[in-house]
Amino acid sequence: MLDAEYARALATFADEVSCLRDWLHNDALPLWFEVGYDRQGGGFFERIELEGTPSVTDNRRARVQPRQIYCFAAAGGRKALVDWRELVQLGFSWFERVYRRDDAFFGSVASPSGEMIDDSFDLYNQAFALFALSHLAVSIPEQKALMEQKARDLLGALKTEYAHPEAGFQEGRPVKLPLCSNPHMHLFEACLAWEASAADPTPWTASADEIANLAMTRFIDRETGALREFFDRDWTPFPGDSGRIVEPGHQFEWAWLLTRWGNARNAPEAIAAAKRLFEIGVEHGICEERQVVFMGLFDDFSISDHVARLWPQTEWLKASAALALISNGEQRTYYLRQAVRAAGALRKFLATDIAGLWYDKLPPSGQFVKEPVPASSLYHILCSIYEVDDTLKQLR
Ligand SMILES: O=P(O)(O)OC[C@H]1O[C@@H](O)[C@@H](O)[C@@H](O)[C@@H]1O
Repeated sequence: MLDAEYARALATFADEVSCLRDWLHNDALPLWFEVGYDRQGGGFFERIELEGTPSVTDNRRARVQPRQIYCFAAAGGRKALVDWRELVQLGFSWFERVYRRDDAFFGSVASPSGEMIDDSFDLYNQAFALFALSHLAVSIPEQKALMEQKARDLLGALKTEYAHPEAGFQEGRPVKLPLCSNPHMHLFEACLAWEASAADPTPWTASADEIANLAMTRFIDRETGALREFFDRDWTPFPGDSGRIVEPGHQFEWAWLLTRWGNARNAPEAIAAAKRLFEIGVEHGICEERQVVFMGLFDDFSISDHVARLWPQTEWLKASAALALISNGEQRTYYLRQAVRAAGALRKFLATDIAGLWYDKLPPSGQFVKEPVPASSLYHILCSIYEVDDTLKQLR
């Protein structure tokens, strides 16, 4: 009986994966390759209009450039694109030229013509620079040593100038509050990517371990198992409502990362924490009516924000797949069914008139907001599709 149920869940999962992969390779990547890069002035566009033309007047956030570099490098590495090398190299030169400050760090926002208009330090943007460097190193082997050196220099500078006395990193100098879990999540992701590819993985392993432990001892509430967003200077929850915010999308995203880390380190406490985060996401973070993950909860699991954005659906999908892979029996069937639900939620957002684009926000009304399509989500979508594609190969 169980075998039959498992076989059914696996077959449905396989259908979802193939549908998402086709969308990515046949619709999204060709469109974003063609329209998503500013071939005259340089740099990736921040958004594309729902009609399929670039939204040329948007300012460009630093996080978007490395995210797009990752997407085209990862897709190129899988042979889903032909002329991707030139694009990622152009994109990376533009990113370095425009956002690199006089010190080791990257600034935050540039104008469409490539002048930095906000050069402030944001830990989040350094995390994405490290992440893109790791994918450039893997996909362009002749540049690997150079990329590794750049990444080590950036990590070194972060440790020298922004290390928190207990663990993790500050948000600014002088100390800026609240401290945040979110940039640590992306640093964790970058450290795991480097750990897998660096000639010398030592500093990346050490930083990944530090962040995983910080998450399990400070970001996650001991009583409820929920992961918070904002903290005081000693990593206790930030006073007031902001210290009570728990994002379902981040419960899933951390569940995905802690599962990978816990599996690699043989750390059952990390897997248990990941399963609890996942459970919170599923039990409290999914809207019954819309069948999508919404944005916000408080720490008593009451809802703080009903709007559903696209990206938490991809995190639900990634966490389901990662947990399916490390589970057996009924549990594996359960996580595969969750993956199927998550894929269905994601596909709702992809049902635009022009295939290859997406809607970003689904309010409680159930009608998508019609607005230009944020490039920043491609990283979430592509990563989730490659994760489930790899999971399927391993399960078969
Ligand atoms: O808001 P954009 O830039 O689309 O990013 C989407 C989201 O990515 C997630 O991984 C988190 O870091 C969120 O805090 C962030 O909002």
